[in-house]
Amino acid sequence: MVKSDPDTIMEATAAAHFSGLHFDDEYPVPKYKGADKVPFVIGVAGGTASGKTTVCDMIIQQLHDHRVVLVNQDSFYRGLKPEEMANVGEYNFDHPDAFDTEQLLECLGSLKANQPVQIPVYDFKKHQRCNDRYRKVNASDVIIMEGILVFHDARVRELMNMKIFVDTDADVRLARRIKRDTLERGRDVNGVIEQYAKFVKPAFDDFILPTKKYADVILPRGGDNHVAIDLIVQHIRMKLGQHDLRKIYPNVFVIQSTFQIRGMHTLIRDQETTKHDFVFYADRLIRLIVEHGLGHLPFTEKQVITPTGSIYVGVDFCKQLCGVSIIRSGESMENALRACCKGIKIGKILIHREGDDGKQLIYEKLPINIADRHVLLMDPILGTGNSAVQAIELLIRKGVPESHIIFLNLISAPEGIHTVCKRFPLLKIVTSEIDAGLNDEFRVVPGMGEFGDRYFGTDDDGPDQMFKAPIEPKLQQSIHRP
Ligand SMILES: Nc1ncnc2c1ncn2[C@@H]1O[C@H](COP(=O)(O)OP(=O)(O)O)[C@@H](O)[C@H]1O
Ligand SMILES: Nc1ccn([C@@H]2O[C@H](COP(=O)(O)O)[C@@H](O)[C@H]2O)c(=O)n1
Ligand SMILES: [Mg+2]
Repeated sequence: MVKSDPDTIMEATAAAHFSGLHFDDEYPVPKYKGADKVPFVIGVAGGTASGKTTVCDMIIQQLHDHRVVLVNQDSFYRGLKPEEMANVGEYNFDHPDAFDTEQLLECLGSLKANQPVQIPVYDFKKHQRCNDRYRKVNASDVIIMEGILVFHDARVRELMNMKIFVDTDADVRLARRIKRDTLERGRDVNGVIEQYAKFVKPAFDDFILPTKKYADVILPRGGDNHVAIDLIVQHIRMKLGQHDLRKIYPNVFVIQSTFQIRGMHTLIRDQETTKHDFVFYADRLIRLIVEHGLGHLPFTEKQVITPTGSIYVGVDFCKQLCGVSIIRSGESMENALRACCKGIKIGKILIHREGDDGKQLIYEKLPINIADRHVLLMDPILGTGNSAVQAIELLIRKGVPESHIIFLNLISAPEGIHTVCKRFPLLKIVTSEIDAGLNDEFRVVPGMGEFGDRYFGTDDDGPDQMFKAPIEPKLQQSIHRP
């Protein structure tokens, strides 16, 4: 089993391809509204080193938080037998028979039927599958299947809803292949060139190029073709009926996704993550969101003289500012705000959940002159949007202009964004990821569970919880210490 401690995950996200795959641990498949619809399968073919994997990573990154998995045809390479291994220079890895297409078909069929699958892990250096190592791939809305020969077998093609052929010049591909195979696949330059002339190029002409005719989209220049990739992403979104909420509501700002940010999200969403790591990575993400939120405040130009005697034309921070946290999860964001804005005043609002959906405002303590300030409203999770609406209405009643409110959160459900943005089109929402939706219990999915419980350590069912006060200590502290 592969180690999945936080450091390993963060290291892996620094460079790894974005596969959406899990190693072989048993994870429950998340259930969300609409999870039963048939997945949309995209095939991506093209010659070696044309940029297939790169293009898939770009598509996944642009689709952002939608449910997408990548399956590589490489995973289905057959392991070499000892006699083939002894003469590996004579083995044709570019012939269709080099792959176990029956196994690939079985996996793709299962994914299409919304069943999770175990996919082999292949080692290009050893020309073998890694024994006992599988990656679990959960069924998803979008399945991307990429590889040199994914259009070769008619049965595989028929499972695809959209076919893309990455068309990159042969000389560019050869140059990239030499570089990649010597750096990443343990080959030497002569070996790569020999293999290319003997097997790779002829197989391209005989088996790969003839499949270009099956493509719905021919993508010249691979990952450099930003316009075409953007069009493909828009098309997938349209097919899925998933609209980019940032385009519908220009007041929604999602911080730029990077592998570091995805890595932090992976950790805080993982139910196995310890409280200590949860707090550490949640704090890192919160800090980024707060910094981003501050970037939306108005500024005035300011010129200063630098130690070299030159003029630097800069800006001055907005001074009329305060924070308001929605108790109790929102309190987890206060430290980050204090660390960024020295001496900032922070108010609190407590909203009580009544049943599943109803909300009632039961406590407020707001900074003086709040009507004259810009307000950073803080709550890590935007779910139904009902608490947010209560809090925002209170701020507006207190005289804060709607356009002076910036609502900061870690994850937002589309339902919450619709509710808040329709009602308050002038405020801004700054978030780090938009999730799939709400489940039947109005919880965000995939989500990260009860943020407050995980952050403040009150999700432990241990013996000390038996004596829990009616209002938890942290909450009491909040009420008495505004
Ligand atoms: N547009 C590009 N510009 C520069 N290098 C690229 C580009 N696209 C891919 N590469 C590099 O070329 C190599 C092959 O790309 P990859 O996406 O792995 O191709 P494929 O999956 O088609 O074999 C990789 O090392 C990758 O980093
Ligand atoms: N043991 C192996 C297996 C495959 N190859 C080469 O990989 C190419 C396919 O991967 P791309 O990422 O380039 O699409 C294919 O051209 C095989 O020649 C290998 O060298 N060794
Ligand atoms: Mg590849």
